[in-house]
Amino acid sequence: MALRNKVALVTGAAMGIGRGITEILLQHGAKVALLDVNETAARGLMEVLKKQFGQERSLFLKCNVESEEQMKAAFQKTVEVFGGIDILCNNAGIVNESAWEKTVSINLVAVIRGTYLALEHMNKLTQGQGGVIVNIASMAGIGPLLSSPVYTATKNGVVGFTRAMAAASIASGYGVRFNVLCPSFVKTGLIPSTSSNMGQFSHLFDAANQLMEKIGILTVPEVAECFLELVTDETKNGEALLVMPKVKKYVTFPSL
Ligand SMILES: NC(=O)c1ccc[n+]([C@@H]2O[C@H](COP(=O)([O-])OP(=O)(O)OC[C@H]3O[C@@H](n4cnc5c(N)ncnc54)[C@H](O)[C@@H]3O)[C@@H](O)[C@H]2O)c1
Ligand SMILES: CCCCC/C=C\C=C\[C@H](O)C/C=C\C/C=C\CCCC(=O)O
Repeated sequence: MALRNKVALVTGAAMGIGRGITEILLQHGAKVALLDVNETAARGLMEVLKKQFGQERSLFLKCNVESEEQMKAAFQKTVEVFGGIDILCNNAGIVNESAWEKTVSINLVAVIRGTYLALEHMNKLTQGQGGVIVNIASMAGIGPLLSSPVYTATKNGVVGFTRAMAAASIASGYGVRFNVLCPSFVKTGLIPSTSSNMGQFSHLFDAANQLMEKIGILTVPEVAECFLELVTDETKNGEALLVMPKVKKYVTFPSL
């Protein structure tokens, strides 16, 4: 899929991996709607993006992905301004074992909601033009992160949901591809934020830290390149791409 003038919507776009994904989409000619709850960070980023890529190529929409109303309004506004949605990246996520219901709400419920909203616009069976949805899970969607069982559960949920949606899309003829990206630890603000959020698993901080030192830490651009592959390579559908330092691997699951 060529990205020139394609319309993308990215959640959690103001910082970290979402920012990197937004930048790589713009670099390849797409128009991007940036959804984020952090207005200050997003406004700062928008100044940079408008200077670098032009006034008309990006749009910030303040949106808490936990709110169905705000999500619906943001998707609608994107369609009004840019004329449709071709690419969705459900990226917004947190790690907070103390506020575990909020973790489920942002990391899993909002991914499902975002996917269904995008499908309303993309589904070829209902006059859509097709498209591609890439969900950002984690290596924790495949193997357990011992300090964060609920985070692990949400990311396993995102992997399963994405793969099932891909199968449903193929069987139904939606014309929409679904892939999931599973990065190991990435250098963003998320990692330091977790130390105060581990709740009853705080005693496992050192073990998690050791795991991170053993595996190593990815940069945001490395993750963004993998996202780009899942969007542009039209042969990729129902794939889970695991990315670790010096490793990029399409995950194979048991065939039943
Ligand atoms: N950093 C890592 O090590 C790592 C590894 C694998 C996967 N991930 C996943 O990548 C995604 C992005 O993580 P990151 O490391 O860039 O985090 P980050 O904290 O750097 O950025 C997250 C962004 O999401 C936004 N956000 C948070 N809650 C939101 C909400 N309710 N509504 C809208 N926006 C919201 C934040 O404001 C922020 O801009 C997450 O889903 C995370 O689980 C991160
Ligand atoms: C400073 C302590 C580290 C805190 C880490 C917090 C958040 C990390 C989120 C990432 O999404 C996690 C990414 C990779 C690790 C996940 C699983 C490891 C599985 C290991 C195994 O299979 O044995």
